[in-house]
Amino acid sequence: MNPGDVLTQLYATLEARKNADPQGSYIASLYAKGTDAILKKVGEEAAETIIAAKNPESAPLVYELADLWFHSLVLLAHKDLPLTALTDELARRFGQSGLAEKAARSK
Ligand SMILES: N=c1c2ncn([C@@H]3O[C@H](COP(=O)(O)OP(=O)(O)OP(=O)(O)O)[C@@H](O)[C@H]3O)c2ncn1[C@@H]1O[C@H](COP(=O)(O)O)[C@@H](O)[C@H]1O
Repeated sequence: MNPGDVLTQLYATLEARKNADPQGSYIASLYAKGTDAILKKVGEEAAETIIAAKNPESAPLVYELADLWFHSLVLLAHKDLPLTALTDELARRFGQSGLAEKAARSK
């Protein structure tokens, strides 16, 4: 499946789960718990990604990165931001020098 299609389809599911029963959906249960619970999952998955990256096998890293991306997208959706808020920001950076971006942030 095309990477863009995967993200678009997953994000449509994340939006649809805003009207779902928390008893029947992990995503809806996270929304119901609120922002702090989602932030906790993002933090946990980031830590698990760091640990997995130290493993010589690639599968654990891919698995944990998928969890991290998933929970980051849950956060974006919970904040009522469209997926394009994220992709537009990444696209804006195309063609820019990474060092120039770094310098602009330190002002
Ligand atoms: N891509 C995912 C996805 N990736 C990870 N996860 C869940 O994220 C959680 C990861 O947390 P952990 O690794 O800490 O595992 P855990 O111990 O079960 O988590 P906790 O209960 O402790 O929070 C697991 O429960 C995973 O099932 C996901 N849950 C859902 N999706 C997608 O969302 C769709 C709809 O999900 P639901 O609405 O929740 O059924 C699914 O069909 C998938 O396409």
